[in-house]
Amino acid sequence: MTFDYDLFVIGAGPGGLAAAKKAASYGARVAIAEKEAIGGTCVNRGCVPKKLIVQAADFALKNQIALSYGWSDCKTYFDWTKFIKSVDKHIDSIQDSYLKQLQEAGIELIRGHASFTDAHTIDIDGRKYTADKILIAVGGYAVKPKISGIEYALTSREMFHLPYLPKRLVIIGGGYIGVEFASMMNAFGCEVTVIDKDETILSGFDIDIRRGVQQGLSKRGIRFINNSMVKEIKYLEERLLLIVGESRKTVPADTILVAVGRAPNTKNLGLEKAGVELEQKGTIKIDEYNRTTVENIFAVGDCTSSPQLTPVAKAQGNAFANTIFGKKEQKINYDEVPSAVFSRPEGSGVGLTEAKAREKFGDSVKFYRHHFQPLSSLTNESEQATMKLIVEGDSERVLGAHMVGENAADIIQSLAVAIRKGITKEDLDESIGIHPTVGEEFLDLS
Ligand SMILES: Cc1cc2nc3c(=O)[nH]c(=O)nc-3n(C[C@H](O)[C@H](O)[C@H](O)COP(=O)(O)OP(=O)(O)OC[C@H]3O[C@@H](n4cnc5c(N)ncnc54)[C@H](O)[C@@H]3O)c2cc1C
Ligand SMILES: NC(=O)c1ccc[n+]([C@@H]2O[C@H](COP(=O)([O-])OP(=O)(O)OC[C@H]3O[C@@H](n4cnc5c(N)ncnc54)[C@H](O)[C@@H]3O)[C@@H](O)[C@H]2O)c1
Repeated sequence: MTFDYDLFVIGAGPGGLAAAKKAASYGARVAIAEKEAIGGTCVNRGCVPKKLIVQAADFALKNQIALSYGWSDCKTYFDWTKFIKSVDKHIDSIQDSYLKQLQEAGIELIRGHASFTDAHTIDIDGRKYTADKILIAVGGYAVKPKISGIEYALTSREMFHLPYLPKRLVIIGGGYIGVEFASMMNAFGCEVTVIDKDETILSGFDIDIRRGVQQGLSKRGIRFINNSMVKEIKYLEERLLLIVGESRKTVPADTILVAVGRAPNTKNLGLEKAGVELEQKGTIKIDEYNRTTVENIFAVGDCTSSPQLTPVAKAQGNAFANTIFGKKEQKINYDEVPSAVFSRPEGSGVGLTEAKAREKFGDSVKFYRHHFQPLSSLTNESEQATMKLIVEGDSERVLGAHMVGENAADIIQSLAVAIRKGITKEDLDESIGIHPTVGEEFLDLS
């Protein structure tokens, strides 16, 4: 049987784009469908605009301590609307460069909502396209808890297009998104409250990172209501009121962000027509090569149960294309996936947390931890940094590294490669650092 394409990709986010480009580089005839903006969540309403807002907020934070560095006090004004226009312009330029890359690679971009008609056929607005292999890379969407009044709450998607800066922001969920927005909006002068169902924010990170980030943000004036769930949201006398916990404590807000996790975009895809099976949470069931329950259909990124991170989606897209079109079998090792929360203070980690290491290796696990004040600050109020190394056995093989503090993401990124290669604590001790930096502290933990 002949097909229109060798590969049809649904979704032009990081996972779909990586797979399409890699497959085309092996000579495959590729089409990619996108119903919204090219670049997906990451470029349009995730990592990219988020990191730019983090940087804008950093000016505000640096300005607060500039006096102690000899700068004179001068009036500053932040124009949110002007800034968001610059962000949108930057995103447009990324989209243009992606379009150019697709053109140069000979990949056909088809705009519209794609759904399966059968295992080899995709329908977009009534037009049918056939392909030998199909890759599902449709990403996910923000989940909203089913409580009365939740329609008043925004998701991260709308936060990037706020027409104003909120005065009183309440965030439901203290995960990556909640914590990053709490940090950025607080720096811009908003009064921020975070409500999380757990005892400490940032579930999944090492406990010292969770505590360190929460303490750092609390010092900045962010209020945390932990071990709590919002029961109801009301609109009363031109303001919003959140009813929290069994005690039905009320928390006022003018803007509410809900960030309690993301679910896969697997509805309205016609997956049942192709025979693709889902897991309980609606994620697509895949094997270690990202193959679904149907031989010629694959899935990558946030629509699967893998870590919801751009580099993971990209790695899966590349590995899929290498295996299927490059004839180079490639599986992903998910053991040492680094990640970071871009709050101030920044938190990051790679490998096992202390708790996970103890679960796996019991009493042979040890940790080294150092809390210190980095040289980069002259003020007493400055944040402390924390570094933590989890090691195992007599060889002290490094199982995990975790950090809170300036450049935590970049420092952990560099260590991630070494940890993946199986380094020991002694290897770190024997390495020579760069002075004066924060990163050198990882080479001198006792
Ligand atoms: C606020 C926020 C901040 C984030 N920050 C970071 C960060 O700092 N670092 C990090 O690593 N990760 C971050 N992430 C996560 C990251 O954005 C995702 O993990 C990544 O985008 C997943 O890539 P993907 O290709 O699987 O899906 P997506 O990027 O979601 O792309 C899927 C694409 O498929 C399209 N699509 C869906 N259904 C169809 C259909 N039926 N037909 C046609 N097209 C369709 C969608 O329109 C979308 O463009 C963040 C996420 C959010 C929400
Ligand atoms: N820097 C990054 O890499 C980055 C940034 C943003 C998003 N992301 C990705 O996007 C995903 C989604 O982010 P997210 O922040 O929405 O989810 P998350 O899973 O990171 O955090 C959800 C938080 O909400 C809390 N929660 C759940 N239900 C609740 C409820 N009803 N009331 C109060 N709290 C509740 C949880 O305890 C948890 O702390 C992340 O898992 C991450 O993979 C990554």
